[in-house]
Amino acid sequence: MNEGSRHNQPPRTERLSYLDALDRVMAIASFRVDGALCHANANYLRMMGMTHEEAQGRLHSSLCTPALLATSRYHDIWAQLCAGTAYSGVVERVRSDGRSCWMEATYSPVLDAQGQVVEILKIATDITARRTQEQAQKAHLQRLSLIADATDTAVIMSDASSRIVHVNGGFSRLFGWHAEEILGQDPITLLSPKLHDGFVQTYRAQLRGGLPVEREEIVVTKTGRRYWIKVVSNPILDDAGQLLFTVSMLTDITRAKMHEALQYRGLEAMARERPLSDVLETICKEVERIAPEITASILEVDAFGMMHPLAGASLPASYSQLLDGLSIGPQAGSCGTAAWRNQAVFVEDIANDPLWTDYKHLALPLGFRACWSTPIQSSEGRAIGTVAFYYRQTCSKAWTEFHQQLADVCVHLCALALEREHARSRIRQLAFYDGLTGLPNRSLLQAQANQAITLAARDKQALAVLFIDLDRFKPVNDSMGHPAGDELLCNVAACLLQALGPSDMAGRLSGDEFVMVLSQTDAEQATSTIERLQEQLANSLVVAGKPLAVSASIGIAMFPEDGRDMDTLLQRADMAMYQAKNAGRGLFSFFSDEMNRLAQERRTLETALRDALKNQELHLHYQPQIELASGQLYGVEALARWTHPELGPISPARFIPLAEECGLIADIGRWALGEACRQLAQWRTQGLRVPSVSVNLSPSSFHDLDLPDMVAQTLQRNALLPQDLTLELTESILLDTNPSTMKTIEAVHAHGVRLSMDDFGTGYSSLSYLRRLPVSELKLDRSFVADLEHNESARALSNAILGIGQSLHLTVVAEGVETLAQRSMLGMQGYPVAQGFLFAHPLAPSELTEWLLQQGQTTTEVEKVGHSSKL
Ligand SMILES: Nc1nc2c(ncn2[C@@H]2O[C@@H]3COP(=O)(O)O[C@H]4[C@@H](O)[C@H](n5cnc6c(=O)[nH]c(N)nc65)O[C@@H]4COP(=O)(O)O[C@H]3[C@H]2O)c(=O)[nH]1
Repeated sequence: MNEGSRHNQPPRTERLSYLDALDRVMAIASFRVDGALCHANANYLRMMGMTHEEAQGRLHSSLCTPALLATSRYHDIWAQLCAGTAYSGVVERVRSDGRSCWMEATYSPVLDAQGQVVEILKIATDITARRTQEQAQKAHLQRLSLIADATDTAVIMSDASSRIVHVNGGFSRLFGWHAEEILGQDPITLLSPKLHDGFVQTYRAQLRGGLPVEREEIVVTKTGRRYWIKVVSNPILDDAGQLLFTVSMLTDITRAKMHEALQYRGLEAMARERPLSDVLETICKEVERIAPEITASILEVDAFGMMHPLAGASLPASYSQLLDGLSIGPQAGSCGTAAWRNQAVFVEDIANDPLWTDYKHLALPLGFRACWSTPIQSSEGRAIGTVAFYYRQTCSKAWTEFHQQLADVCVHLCALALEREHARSRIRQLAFYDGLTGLPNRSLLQAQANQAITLAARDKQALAVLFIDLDRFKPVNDSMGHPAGDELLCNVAACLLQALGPSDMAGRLSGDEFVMVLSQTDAEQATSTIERLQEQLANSLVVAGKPLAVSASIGIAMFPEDGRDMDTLLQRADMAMYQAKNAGRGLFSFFSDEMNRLAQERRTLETALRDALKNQELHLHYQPQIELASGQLYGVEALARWTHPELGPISPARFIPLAEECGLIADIGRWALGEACRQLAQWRTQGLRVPSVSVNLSPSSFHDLDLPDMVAQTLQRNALLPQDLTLELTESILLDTNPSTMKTIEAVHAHGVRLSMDDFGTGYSSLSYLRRLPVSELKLDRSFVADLEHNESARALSNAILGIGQSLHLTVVAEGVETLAQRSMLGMQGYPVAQGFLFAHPLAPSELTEWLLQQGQTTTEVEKVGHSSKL
């Protein structure tokens, strides 16, 4: 107490001396009944932040909070004090700096001798610090409780006897029960009544041992809804290690768990390369395990909008069969409608829902009352299938979200499995089927045919392999365009498929080559199949909107006579096809030993020809060409000759086509060109007059873009001029579609080398093509010349060909002139040049030199060669 306060002390009384004793520790103040402060000790002044002067006369009400003054309570208490009733309690007062301070105070009325209240004595303890701490703690606890209630994790606190003592708000929200409904119940009996006893025992023993327990389980809520939850239970023990409480936290892991369980099983089945139906069946089973109230099924929707059941073992097979092939549509049950709308369809009442009008008679007898179908979408968003959940009892609302989640996971997995299957079948299709016609390709055909051959061998039955090559496919392709060619091939493929029996097969090897394998078929049956096929090809094909008669050359090899495996049979059917093709169009031929012998011979000859070319065993003979009017030598044609050491001389008619087939013809062309130019140059140096040399080139020689340069270099090397050389082309060049051909021909022509069209009139003879080719010469085929004497139309044709040549300013050379009569007829028709045995056979270079000398065909002109007695 300060000095000033000691001076103002009232006279000592018994009570004041008691107060004095408390002065050191307590805050003490006294107020008059009007509320004015008349005394305050140092503790009080410190607590209120006031000086003695400031305190003096201060009204008690000015020290109270406005909130307190606003109530009647303050005035009531003060009135009671003035009436002589004391008051104790915790009060809040306002310090002079405006802050609140809290005190535990006792207000005691002081009476005078007459028993009148003269003062109110206040003795107080400052509890501001404690109060602030308590308030902070309270706020903290409030926050904690808010957190505990706001979290989605459900918290259950149970006592040592497994009775629920507390649940948080999260629990009520998740499971639907309020605390008061379930306090005292066993949480396991409440949520997981089906949990088996053994597990419950172990679980409780573990907690009693002070160990936390974690588990995942399916629990049921107040409304029957199911959740997959993760439970973490922590024991709270007392100091003696006895279990006091268990705090369990339950988290909803339904979605994650469904993904995990379904995906694990589904993906595992896929990873193990199980068939699609197995993968989908696994998914259905898993769905039914998770939600036993569901009967699951999966349908595929094909490109034509037809449904095909893929899985759903719990549905009766007869029901699934009835669904197979049904169309999706706006009112096609749950699945057909879901696929049609490409959105989930939930029919709660199959019996009365219009979507099921046409199908309820299938589902109701099986006891199904509701059906929920969700479309399975491809990565482009197209409905490629549906997942259906059938219900035998009314579908509870509580299941909805759970089943929705289940359906979501299912459709994703099914989409993956279906798309994977589609990709695999596409890969299979690309690997084993021809992209254009969809027929098996060579590999698949080979594999399937070998199986068929094994069966035929086991059952001792015949089998026929047909090698089919279309006739004149190339001209159709060239003249009508490739799309038409493709259409033709597809139509032919369709014809082949039509001709197949149930155990037969057809495939496309390449281009216009097809194969059929006819099981249990002897030669006679194969013949009638082929005749039917030819008939169909000739009469029923339409290409580019127009009917087109097609024929094919067909070779047949029979199992077991012609071979015991597909390779051999195919090769022999191919040989037989060649035989048929050579015999004409639209024919078929069976493989024979003779054919085989010829094929072997051909192979031997091919090897020998390669060697001959390499070892320079080929030679050129030269046949003179004579100008009919003057008898002068017009030129010579170089003709290849080959004498095989054992087989003797082999005709070019045999080895040239062989060289063409085995890819040697371009080499022969290059060699002939070089050799003919060298020989011409040699004759020239010998003083022999040979105006030019003609060299035969096959169409494939013109595929070589280097040919023009090679020709130019050859001429230069031999000091010859371009007009010294003529290149003979055959009419087949007109069918050549190689893009290099026309370029090469034009470049050769641009060099000044002449081009001659050989065997004119026998082949394609399209005059429009002829106009496009820069030829300078036509050679009338010797078949016309041979018939000249006896056949009027041959005469007319040779006349016409001469006319064509003249009108196009081309020299026309008549080939194969053997008789004087032919010569004179050609002379009369106006043919300028002729070639044939009448004048000279093709001659070896030395023989030609001799012939030239005999004819006087040196640089001095010879007169009248054709009239020479030597002829
Ligand atoms: N009956 C008869 N035949 C006559 C008469 N005058 C000539 N011949 C024959 O007629 C053929 C004319 O040759 P080609 O029409 O170009 O027909 C040639 C030609 O297309 C081809 N050839 C020959 N050598 C070559 C060559 O080096 N390269 C190419 N690509 N083909 C060649 O082989 C075919 C056949 O040649 P060869 O057997 O030498 O047959 C030659 C020749 O010997 C006759 O009065 N009567």
